[in-house]
Amino acid sequence: MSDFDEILYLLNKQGWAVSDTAVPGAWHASLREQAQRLWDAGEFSGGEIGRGANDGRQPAVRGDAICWVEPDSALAQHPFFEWMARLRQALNDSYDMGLRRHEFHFARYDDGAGYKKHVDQHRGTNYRKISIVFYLNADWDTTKGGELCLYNPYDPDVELQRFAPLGGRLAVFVSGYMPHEVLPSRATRWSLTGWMRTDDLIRA
Ligand SMILES: O=C(O)CCC(=O)C(=O)O
Ligand SMILES: [Fe+2]
Repeated sequence: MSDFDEILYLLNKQGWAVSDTAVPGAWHASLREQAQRLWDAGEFSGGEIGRGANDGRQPAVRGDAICWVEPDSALAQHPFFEWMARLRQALNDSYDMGLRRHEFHFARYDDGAGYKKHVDQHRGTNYRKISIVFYLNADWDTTKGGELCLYNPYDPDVELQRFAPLGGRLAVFVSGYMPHEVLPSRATRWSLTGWMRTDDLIRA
């Protein structure tokens, strides 16, 4: 059994996996500290959607602020990213996915913010293959909304399941396949969100 067997099995079977135990240690706490530090330093900016002329920043659609993890930063040495590299290798070994790199940003949803239903591949591109969300909210109050809501890929009006953004919880899903949404959050909601890609570019 590798650390990743359950994730690999569920991804193949249903297109998504959510685990509270897959990511070891208390990494969500140290990553949250890093996110807070970057927020305090003014390093976050508004999240954008899509790539087209009418896309860009639309807070009513996507309400988070984000801060990319720079590949050459000290932060990129956090063991979470080495663990991600091993998950990426396991996906390639099992499913021959040709994943070449991953990119991650911190996301902070302010009180009232959410992200309307979407899939994670931009129109006309399909480099983002696997989406990852690692939640950084210790002691999350589940009455505050902010759930990740997954929908049926064949009938996106049908909700499959929703998940509170509990610290240490990992959500993994097939980027171009799973419709999903962040329900409006009534508390500040922190996460580390990323994609595994089949190209060499970042942030395209
Ligand atoms: O934070 C989440 O639960 C999902 C975020 C998301 O869908 C995205 O950033 O594309
Ligand atoms: Fe998304």
